[in-house]
Amino acid sequence: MTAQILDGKAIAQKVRLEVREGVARFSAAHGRPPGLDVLLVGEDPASVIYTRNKEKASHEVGMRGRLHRLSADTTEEELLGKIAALNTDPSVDGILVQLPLPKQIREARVLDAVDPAKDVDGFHPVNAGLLATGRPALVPCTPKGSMRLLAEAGAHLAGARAVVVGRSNIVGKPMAQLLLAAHATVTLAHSRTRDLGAVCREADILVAAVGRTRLIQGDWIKDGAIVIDVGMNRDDDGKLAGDVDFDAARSRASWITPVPGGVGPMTIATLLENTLHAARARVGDG
Ligand SMILES: Nc1nc(=O)c2c([nH]1)NC[C@@H]1CN(c3ccc(C(=O)N[C@@H](CCC(=O)O)C(=O)O)cc3)C=[N+]21
Ligand SMILES: [Mg+2]
Repeated sequence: MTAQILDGKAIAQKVRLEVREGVARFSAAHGRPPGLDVLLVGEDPASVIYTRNKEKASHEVGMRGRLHRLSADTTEEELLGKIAALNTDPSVDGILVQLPLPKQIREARVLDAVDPAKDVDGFHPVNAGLLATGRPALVPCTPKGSMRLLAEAGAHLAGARAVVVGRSNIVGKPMAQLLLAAHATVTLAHSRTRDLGAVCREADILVAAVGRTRLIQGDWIKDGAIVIDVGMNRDDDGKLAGDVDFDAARSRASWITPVPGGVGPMTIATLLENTLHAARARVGDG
């Protein structure tokens, strides 16, 4: 079997068009566009590019988008003050604090400070808890975008065996929750899992989110499996590589996401979707 490519770039474009229509309707009905505010602390070059892309993407769908750049030596109190101001600003529907944060700032204190109703990353413990109890509100973008990719591939999730490799709060854990809610039988594996290859070979749906270049080998892929590669690793030569050995996996899977051009573009498109969702919910229209 040679897998079909699950084209995240094309599907993300489709999502953006859907969001653009929703934004136009929202703006006409409420006299203002949905607003997304992104906070970036420091000058990390990759983060600067990512946050600029988010700002640009918000404008392309007709939202009000703002990038707030704070110096690398910003204190925790200063950042919390900024978040408090955005929490009370009625023109702000979505707040995203770009991670990672500089070491003088405690991440948990910052994530806890964002109004859960504006938490378009879905990182606030209230949103994580709602997802875990089957009442999803704002759902983390990468897993939600990955679910959309599975839907576009026509995946049958009910009763399927899904293996998620990686247990982060941002990807692995919420991805496991979403697959479980879709009635898959979910295994949440990670870097310490014994005989990871044998666990992966059971997977009808395999989601790789560990952050180790080509950790997932071709012969770990069950014939006909759908493979979602969340990995974004920089190779020695500076090139982007996933967690899956793509060429080897491709000869066994039925569908597979490339890196780049797979999950990454879906993350940004889903952020826009979440911002529209938050805006609707805040005006009592969600
Ligand atoms: N609060 C917060 N929320 C995030 O969602 C968040 C974050 N912090 N910190 C950093 C990570 C990383 N992330 C990416 C999103 C899209 C691409 C993306 O679009 N990638 C493209 C191109 C990548 C390239 O060429 O460099 C692709 O995969 O095709 C990458 C990385 C969001 N993150
Ligand atoms: Mg791990």
